[in-house]
Amino acid sequence: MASNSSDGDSSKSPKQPPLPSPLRFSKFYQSNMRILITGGAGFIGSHLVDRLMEIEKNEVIVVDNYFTGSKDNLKKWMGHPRFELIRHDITEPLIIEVDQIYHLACPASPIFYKYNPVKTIKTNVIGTLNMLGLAKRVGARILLTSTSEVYGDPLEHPQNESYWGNVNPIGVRSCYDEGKRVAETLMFDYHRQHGLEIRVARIFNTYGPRMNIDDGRVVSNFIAQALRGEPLTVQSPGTQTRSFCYVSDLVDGLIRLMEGSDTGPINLGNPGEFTVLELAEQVKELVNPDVEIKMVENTPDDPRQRKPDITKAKELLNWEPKFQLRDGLPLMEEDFRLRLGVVKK
Ligand SMILES: O=c1ccn([C@@H]2O[C@H](COP(=O)(O)OP(=O)(O)O[C@H]3OC[C@@H](O)[C@H](O)[C@H]3O)[C@@H](O)[C@H]2O)c(=O)[nH]1
Repeated sequence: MASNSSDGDSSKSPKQPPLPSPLRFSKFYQSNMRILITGGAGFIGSHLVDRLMEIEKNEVIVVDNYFTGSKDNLKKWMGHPRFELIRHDITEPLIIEVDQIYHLACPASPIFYKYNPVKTIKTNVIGTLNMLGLAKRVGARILLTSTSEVYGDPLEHPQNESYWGNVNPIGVRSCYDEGKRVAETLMFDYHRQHGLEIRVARIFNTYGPRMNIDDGRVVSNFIAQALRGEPLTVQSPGTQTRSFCYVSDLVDGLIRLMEGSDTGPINLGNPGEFTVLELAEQVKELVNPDVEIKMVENTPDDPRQRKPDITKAKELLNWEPKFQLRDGLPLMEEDFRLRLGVVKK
């Protein structure tokens, strides 16, 4: 029987060096971890990019449609050989080879997610389906940044992950909170049905440098108003509470979740709880004691209380926030001063 191997007939051709085996070849190219971040030009996304780019084995690919994100947030990485930025809207499919997906893309500030609610829910549902399809195709691990808004206007306080929430399915916030709830469902269905490696984080209110000045969320509003000498707009009654997590703590939690072995959902937030009025008073004292605090009308379905139970994150990820509000606010003030061009007196 004729041999189909060329090795046997060395007399006819000079000896060739052996080709690398497919295994060795792929190992060589997989020495880098290729990480996709949807929404990577946004506030949290760009801080995550910074942290992941610090690790030399990582290649980072950002996709963003720039609805609320900005190239400016990523300017230090432009042209870096391990970094790529793609203008893409995740409601359209994306074909790309990656090992991990951090799926953050979605406007997160109520004024922005309510601006085009149909688009917001498409981003959460179709966008998440597209990312899950991609993860399935290439065998990537995928992390969804869900939200404390899945608890709605919570009747349990503080909120732990086993609480199912109190959400209005037809309200003005539903495009976001119901959208994220469906996104979580899709993540777990792909996990159960197709064995996908999933991670789900429920992010509580987050603040820090690089938030859009006109983002509309409470910390950025109050700091910008105080710097401009405008009244701080407390939406009534002002006794509603939130728990504010500094962005670097949050990013640390996201990476621990991705690298750990638990699917989640896991709350990531700072359990320090403040009324909105208390926050206004802290910002006033820190930034500009001369500004007044003005009570304004609230928006429908505003949650009356919110505070994460982070027992699970502590136990499973060995994570807890390091920055208290009094430590983080001055760092955000400094960044806003620079961007607004307001010098400290
Ligand atoms: O100028 C303002 C803005 C907001 N607020 C109040 O501050 C509280 C927080 O409002 P924000 O708009 O900052 O954020 P919310 O807590 O409503 O939603 C956020 O929840 C968690 C994340 O998933 C999202 O970032 C976002 O949906 C609300 O009670 C709101 O009424 C003010 O009093 N004044």
